[in-house]
Amino acid sequence: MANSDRADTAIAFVYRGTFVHSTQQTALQILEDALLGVDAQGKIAFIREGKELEKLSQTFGFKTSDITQLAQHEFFMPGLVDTHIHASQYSYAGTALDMPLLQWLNAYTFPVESCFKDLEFARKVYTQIVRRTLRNGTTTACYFATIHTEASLLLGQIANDFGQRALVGKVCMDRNDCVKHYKETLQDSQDETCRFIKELLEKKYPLVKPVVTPRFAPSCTGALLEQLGEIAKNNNLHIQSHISETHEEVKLVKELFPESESYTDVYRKHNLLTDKTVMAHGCHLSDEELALFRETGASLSHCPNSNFSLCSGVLNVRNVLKHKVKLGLGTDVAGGYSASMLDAVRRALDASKVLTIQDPKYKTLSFEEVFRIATLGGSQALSLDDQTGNFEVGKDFDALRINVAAEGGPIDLIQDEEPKILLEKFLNLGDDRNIVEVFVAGRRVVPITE
Ligand SMILES: Nc1nc2[nH]cnc2c(=O)[nH]1
Ligand SMILES: [Zn+2]
Repeated sequence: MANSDRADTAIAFVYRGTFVHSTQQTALQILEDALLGVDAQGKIAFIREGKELEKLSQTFGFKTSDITQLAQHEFFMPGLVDTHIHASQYSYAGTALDMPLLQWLNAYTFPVESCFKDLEFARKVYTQIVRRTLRNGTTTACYFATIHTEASLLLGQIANDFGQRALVGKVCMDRNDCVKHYKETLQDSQDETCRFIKELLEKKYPLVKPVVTPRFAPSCTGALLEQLGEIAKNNNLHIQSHISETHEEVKLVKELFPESESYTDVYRKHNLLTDKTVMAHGCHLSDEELALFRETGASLSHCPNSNFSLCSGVLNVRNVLKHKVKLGLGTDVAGGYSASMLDAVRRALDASKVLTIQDPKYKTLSFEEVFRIATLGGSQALSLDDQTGNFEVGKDFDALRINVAAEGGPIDLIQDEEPKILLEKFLNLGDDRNIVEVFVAGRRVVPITE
């Protein structure tokens, strides 16, 4: 037995078949006829070759008859990590995509988000988004809620109840000239953020944590940004916001924060760039700003559907990777119209192809690279890669059981295909009908029972 195996706890279940995942070294590692055991704590106890069955069953004390064998056209992949999604915008997903960002926020977003004062409305929307994302394979979601503390706590409770791993942010904003009733005072924003953090942590949900969430620099005064930087530091918390999504927004930030050298500098000055920070978009960041991300360990969430839908820009992912900035994928519902991370994968490939069309020397991202960004990359972007992101021994078992030939599904398999082709077909053509089981920390959360 290798040192990396963990024989100290009882095995809850074992699967045998094909496993695909990413590692630091390779974007796509394929393990055929592998055995993966999950312990009673939901952690991966071993992942070994099928031929080691006898030895493994003795070491770990499980019966070989208890193993579940995957079919030929099935495989396991790590759960998808949505590094940026507005749970509160799900009610109008698929509509309202006819304006640029700043007008879109005023016309659609702020009026809808202000409705989350109503807890019953919040319960309805939040239950639907958690169910929908889980069924589509999002095992980890980094959520924006709204400015309302009670509704934001409810989102945390719903994620916990359905078994999704989640970072939940009560939105902070003390500046809003257009929809005047949808903002907080500086004092309220600070007090309610502290209350939100305290009450969410007191619930002791194993997989749900608070994230400090200034909406974006134009919605916040410098004083609020400073307070939020303090709060995050004092409680060692995650931070999320938006950055450099559109040219118009970058110009506005220059006007609002004339003393800062760049948009990134605004967040850095207020201690909001840390190795637990994830910033959405970053389409128009300079190389100097990317260097600041790299230095501080802050990450980016690439949200291509949103960037196309609101005509915001096209992120140069190669340049982000060249700067060694951590990068995940996000749906950015409802700027992005789809809550499915499979859509985010496809739009990321399209965005990369747009750059190649503009400059044929631009090296298009491969599906393997985007697969890594959607799984391991996302877990790194959220600084959760010690717990999730791939099938390393000791990590939680966050996984999707994929049946490429699912009855009534969207994919026709004409012949037997190798695992790499099965993954490529699933990423490009698959949907929730192909995701037959979803596990988070070893618990089966899809099919949803009830
Ligand atoms: N896409 C998007 N960008 C933002 N910037 C500030 N708020 C938002 C939001 O809700 N969606
Ligand atoms: Zn967003």
